[in-house]
Amino acid sequence: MSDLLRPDSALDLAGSAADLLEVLRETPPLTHCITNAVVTGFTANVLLALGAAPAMVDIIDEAGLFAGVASGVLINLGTPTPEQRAAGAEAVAGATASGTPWVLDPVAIGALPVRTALAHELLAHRPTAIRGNASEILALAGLSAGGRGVDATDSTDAAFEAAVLLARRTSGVVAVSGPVDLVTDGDRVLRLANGHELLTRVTGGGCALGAVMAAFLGAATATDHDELTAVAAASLVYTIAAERAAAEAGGPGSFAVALLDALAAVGADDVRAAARIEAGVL
Ligand SMILES: Nc1ncnc2c1ncn2[C@@H]1O[C@H](COP(=O)(O)OP(=O)(O)O)[C@@H](O)[C@H]1O
Ligand SMILES: Cc1ncsc1CCOP(=O)(O)O
Ligand SMILES: [Mg+2]
Repeated sequence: MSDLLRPDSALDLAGSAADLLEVLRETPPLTHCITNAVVTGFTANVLLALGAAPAMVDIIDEAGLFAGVASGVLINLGTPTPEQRAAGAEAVAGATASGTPWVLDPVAIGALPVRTALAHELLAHRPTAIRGNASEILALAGLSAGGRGVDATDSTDAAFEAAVLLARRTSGVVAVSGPVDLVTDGDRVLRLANGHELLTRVTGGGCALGAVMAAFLGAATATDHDELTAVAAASLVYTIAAERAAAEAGGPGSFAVALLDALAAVGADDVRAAARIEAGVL
C-alpha cells in the first residue's frame, strides 16, 4: 500500500457504514444463505439480530429462483453436500441473471479436494465479494495449500497480494479476516482494526460475517455506496458489536448470546465513534 489517503476518508467510511446500517434496518435485505450445517442457526440469528431477513434455501430447484428475488446471496462451502453444491451453482446462475450481489466463503479450501475444485469453479463466475481467512484467500489464489481445517495458519498481511490478485481477477471485493481485517477491490485497500479474539472461540464467527456482508451488499444496492464500502461496513458493524459483546461476556458461551444482543443494539453513532480504519490506494 502506498499514499495513505487523507485521514477524513476513513471518517467518510465510518459515516458510510453508519448510513448503511440504518438503510439495512429500514429495508431489510432478504438474505439468501447456502451455508454449512455447523453454523446455519447461528448465522440466521446473527442476521435477524442485526435487522436483516435470513432464508436458508439450499435445495435444488429452489436455490436458483430464490437467488433471483433475494437482496443478497451467501455461498459458504463449509459442509458442501452434493445437493448444496448443485444448489450453489443454481444460486450463482440466478444471482448473475438478476444482478443480485453474492458472497463466496471458501471455507477450509486448500487440502480438501472437493470444495477446492468447487471454489475455483465458482470463482470463474466472479463473486461480488469473497470472504475468507488468510489461508483460504491464499489457497483460492493458488499461493498456498490452505490452513489447518477451518482455521488460518497465515497472517492477514501474508494474504495481501493474494487478495489484490483475486479482486483484480474477479473485478470484485476481497475481505480477509483476522486480528485486523483487510478489504480490497484491487485499487483501494482498507485495514479494519475492530474485533475481539472471542469471535474465534465460537463456531461461525467468520461464516456469519459472510452472511452479514451479503446483507449489507443487498442493502447497498438501493444507495450510492459501492461494494467495497458495503463489505467494509459489514465488517465494521459486526466487529464493533463483537467488542461491545466481549465487554459483557464471561467466556465464549455468554459471548455468543451477547453478540446477538449487541448486533441488535449497535447504532449508527456507535459505528461512527468506534470504527478503527486505515485507508489507502495501491
Ligand atoms: N485475534 C483476533 N482479534 C480480534 N478479532 C478477530 C481476531 N481473529 C479474528 N477476528 C475477527 O473474527 C471474525 C472472524 O474471522 P476469522 O476467525 O478470521 O474467520 P474464520 O472463522 O473464517 O477463520 C472477523 O470479524 C475478524 O475480524
Ligand atoms: C467447524 C466447521 N467445520 C466445517 S464448517 C465449520 C464452521 C466454520 O466456521 P468459521 O469459519 O466461521 O469458524
Ligand atoms: Mg471460515
